[in-house]
Amino acid sequence: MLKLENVKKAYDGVTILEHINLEIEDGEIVSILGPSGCGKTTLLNLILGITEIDAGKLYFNGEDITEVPMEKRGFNIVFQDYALFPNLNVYQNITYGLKNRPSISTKKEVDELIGLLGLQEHLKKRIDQLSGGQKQRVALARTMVMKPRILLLDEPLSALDGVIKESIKDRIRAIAQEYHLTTIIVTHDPEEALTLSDRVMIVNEGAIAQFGRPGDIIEKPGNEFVKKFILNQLEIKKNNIFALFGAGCPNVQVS
Ligand SMILES: Nc1ncnc2c1ncn2[C@@H]1O[C@H](COP(=O)(O)OP(=O)(O)OP(=O)(O)O)[C@@H](O)[C@H]1O
Repeated sequence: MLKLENVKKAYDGVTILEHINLEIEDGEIVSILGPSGCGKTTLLNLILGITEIDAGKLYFNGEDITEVPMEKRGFNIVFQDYALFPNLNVYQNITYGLKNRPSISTKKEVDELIGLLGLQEHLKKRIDQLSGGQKQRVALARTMVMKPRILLLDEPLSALDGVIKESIKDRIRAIAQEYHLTTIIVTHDPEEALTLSDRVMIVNEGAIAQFGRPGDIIEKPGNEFVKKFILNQLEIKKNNIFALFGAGCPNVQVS
């Protein structure tokens, strides 16, 4: 279990996050959702260990990791731009981290992961020969071969659309389930958060506005901000769909 206790972060005297208290269970998929600038990425970076916290404590499986440096936490992140190596092929990208630490994953485990992510026929391709969804799958595989104790994803679906987005959602769910891996996802898109996660944490102005199951958030928004943020965003999407297909389209389900 990952636990944050009264975490605070300020930049240049300006408080970005305050009174952050939360517990995330093993194997849970949690989305951090909120408007631009509310502190989502800062929260992800604090958990990862890239950014130091100013006050409070972080625990992982009961161990105080507040002072543990990033490389020793064993949490891995997939960045928004995937950060793949253009000069290496797909297989070389996936196995890059194993060069210095070959004992982490066996060949069989790497092959299983490649199969789970449907990358078998792309292994010899260069990165610039891949689609956005394929790049995202390579980035996921490269991170997963290092057996992270927590998987952090920064806007994993924002560069993708339609069917590809749904397929990546399925892969993320499959990975979390197969490896019983705690997965924390930053997104600004309520639809993404509500359809992908076990629980959604809505952040507003540096504080947790609500943290709950998607159904509970939709049915019982904890306050006016949550209600407006979720419902407005979903309404905008619904209106866009109606504008494209007409209000007569009977099967449109946004949530
Ligand atoms: N290294 C930094 N130095 C100073 N201020 C920072 C730094 N990193 C982030 N901030 C500020 O902290 C606030 C929260 O930023 P953060 O990137 O966490 O927001 P976000 O919710 O992820 O936004 P977005 O959805 O636009 O990426 C912003 O006002 C930002 O300008």
